Amino acid sequence: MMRNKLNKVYNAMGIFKHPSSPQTLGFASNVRSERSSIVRPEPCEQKLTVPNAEYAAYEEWLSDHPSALVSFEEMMTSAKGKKIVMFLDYDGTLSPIVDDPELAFMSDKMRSAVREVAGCFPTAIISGRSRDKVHNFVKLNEVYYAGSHGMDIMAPPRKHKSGDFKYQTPSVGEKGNSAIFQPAQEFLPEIEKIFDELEKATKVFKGVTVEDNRFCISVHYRRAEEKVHSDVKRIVKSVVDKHSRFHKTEGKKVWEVRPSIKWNKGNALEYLLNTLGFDESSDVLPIYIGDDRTDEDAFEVLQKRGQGFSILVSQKPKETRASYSLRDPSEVLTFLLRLAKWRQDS
Ligand SMILES: O=P(O)(O)OC[C@H]1O[C@H](O[C@H]2O[C@H](CO)[C@@H](O)[C@H](O)[C@H]2O)[C@H](O)[C@@H](O)[C@@H]1O
Repeated sequence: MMRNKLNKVYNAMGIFKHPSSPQTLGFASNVRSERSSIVRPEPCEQKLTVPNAEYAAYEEWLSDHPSALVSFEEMMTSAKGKKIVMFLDYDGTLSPIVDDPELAFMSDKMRSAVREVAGCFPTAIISGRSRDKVHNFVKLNEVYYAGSHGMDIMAPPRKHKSGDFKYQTPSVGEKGNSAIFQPAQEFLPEIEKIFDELEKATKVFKGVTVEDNRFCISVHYRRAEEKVHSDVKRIVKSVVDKHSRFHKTEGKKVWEVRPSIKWNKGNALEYLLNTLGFDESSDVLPIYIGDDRTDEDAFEVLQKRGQGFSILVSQKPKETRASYSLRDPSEVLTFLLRLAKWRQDS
């Protein structure tokens, strides 16, 4: 039974037989993978050796976080009659993780899949990047954007309910049909100072770059030699320690410096649902797809609301609040296309 289920998973991954013994699997990669040597399945060309134990652990994890491709029909059965709202993370979800953050482009196929989905359901992209930067990568006007981990949201104008959001300071967007919500505005001058300090303090490390994400800052060390990683951490800590209103969090080979306000991707998800008029709706079905620790805040919100589907993008077992999983952006693409087709056919 379990084996059949897994074979379905491996089929969806492009691996046609369940790997039951130490294997050489035939799939090739042209995409660097964050966590594993197992990468996006593509036509068989190159051989990769996959240790058995890794698969055993992944198999076990899959039984708790089943593939959203394998579970698609089941998920859609429970989505019938509900209003789907789609939330997507950017890096590692819509674009593969690459060495240079400036080159994390999204494929045209992915862009057109997101466009399709956005034509069917309200769709938002919630990213750690600045809102402008993620918009430049995605290049779609039909989706909502929440940059800086949700601290910079462009959304439909909000129906006010006084007191429900502490940081509510929306202003009308350029075209009057959208509102900008920036709960960390007051931190901007200090963020700019910290950015300069971080650039100065890390310039001794070859391969370390500091990225301006407007309301937060990323210090990337993916391209730095491993032996300096702990020094980078120490230096970032020493800078952040001087600014009591800020803290650092860890992402994928990145330290993120953020204002210490209670606002994260989970709050952004709720804010967007509310602005879309779904605050008290019992028939809304939010779907959130993300790959990183910061996405866990959004998964937690869905868990607490007891609504929607949370999907973690991961090639390895990982502790998560997400209910479902997808292995990589190529599976995210398949899922989005199936979702749009499901809506068009129904
Ligand atoms: O919330 P996200 O959209 O997932 O943003 C999180 C961080 O993503 C980017 O960094 C990550 O992706 C880069 C490109 O693939 C990679 O080089 C880096 O190592 C990853 O950490 C982005 O550059 C960061 O600013 C975001 O905070």
